[in-house]
Amino acid sequence: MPKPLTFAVPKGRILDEALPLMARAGVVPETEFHDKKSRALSFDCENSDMRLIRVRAFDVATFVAHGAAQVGIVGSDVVEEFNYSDLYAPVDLDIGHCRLSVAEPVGEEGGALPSHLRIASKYPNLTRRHFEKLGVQAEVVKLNGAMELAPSLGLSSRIVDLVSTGRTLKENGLVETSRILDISARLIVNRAALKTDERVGALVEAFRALVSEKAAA
Ligand SMILES: Nc1ncnc2c1ncn2[C@@H]1O[C@H](COP(=O)(O)OP(=O)(O)OP(=O)(O)O)[C@@H](O)[C@H]1O
Ligand SMILES: O=P(O)(O)OC[C@H]1O[C@H](OP(=O)(O)OP(=O)(O)O)[C@H](O)[C@@H]1O
Repeated sequence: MPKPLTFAVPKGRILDEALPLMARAGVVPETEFHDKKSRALSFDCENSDMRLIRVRAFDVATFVAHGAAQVGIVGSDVVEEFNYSDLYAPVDLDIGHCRLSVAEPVGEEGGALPSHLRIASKYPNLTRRHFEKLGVQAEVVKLNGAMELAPSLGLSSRIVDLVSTGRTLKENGLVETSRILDISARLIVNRAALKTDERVGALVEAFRALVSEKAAA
């Protein structure tokens, strides 16, 4: 018996959109996966030698890059932030759309860029890379959520965060001033596993076919 294939998925919002797609690719977790009270993190899949692990979004990329999981689903924001050489993102799943943007307090936008800025973000690498291109040295204060509080409390002058409807920015007195990256969820695989395990290639083809079907419909 080959070792079960491990498929990593994020806990939160991408999952709702990903599950129907996964089901059409034959990846269906056991019913306990849907039990909100369950504390299990690893789940068998119906009719297959696959298991699903449910981890934080950033950790999906880490598990797959290190080969601890062979396959995963994660936002392209996470793929770009880490830029792991052992991680390959062959399929854009056309779900989980949002953008990574710079935001500033309303009324303070539009001034000339200084040579140094303090910015709160969950994405230190993407933030530094973006501001480097503008000739600005970005000092990033790493936060894991509620970034929107940072400017009003004097922690940073701007934030770099995910924006979807724009409601969170608006309700916290911020305005989007530039867009760094358009984001969607990707199927990701470990490069070595893709070369050595034909089940990984078969999954890539299954998801690719589903996405092209949807695009043609
Ligand atoms: N409005 C949005 N806000 C945040 N993320 C979004 C939004 N729309 C889509 N996404 C995508 O969802 C991903 C977050 O996924 P998800 O919420 O499933 O992860 P999580 O494990 O709950 O995250 P966390 O580690 O922050 O708790 C982001 O990386 C991004 O690609
Ligand atoms: O433009 P909007 O539609 O308002 O969405 C953007 C918000 O959603 C995300 O947070 P999330 O809800 O994932 O919570 P988090 O702070 O725990 O990351 C993101 O960090 C923003 O705060």
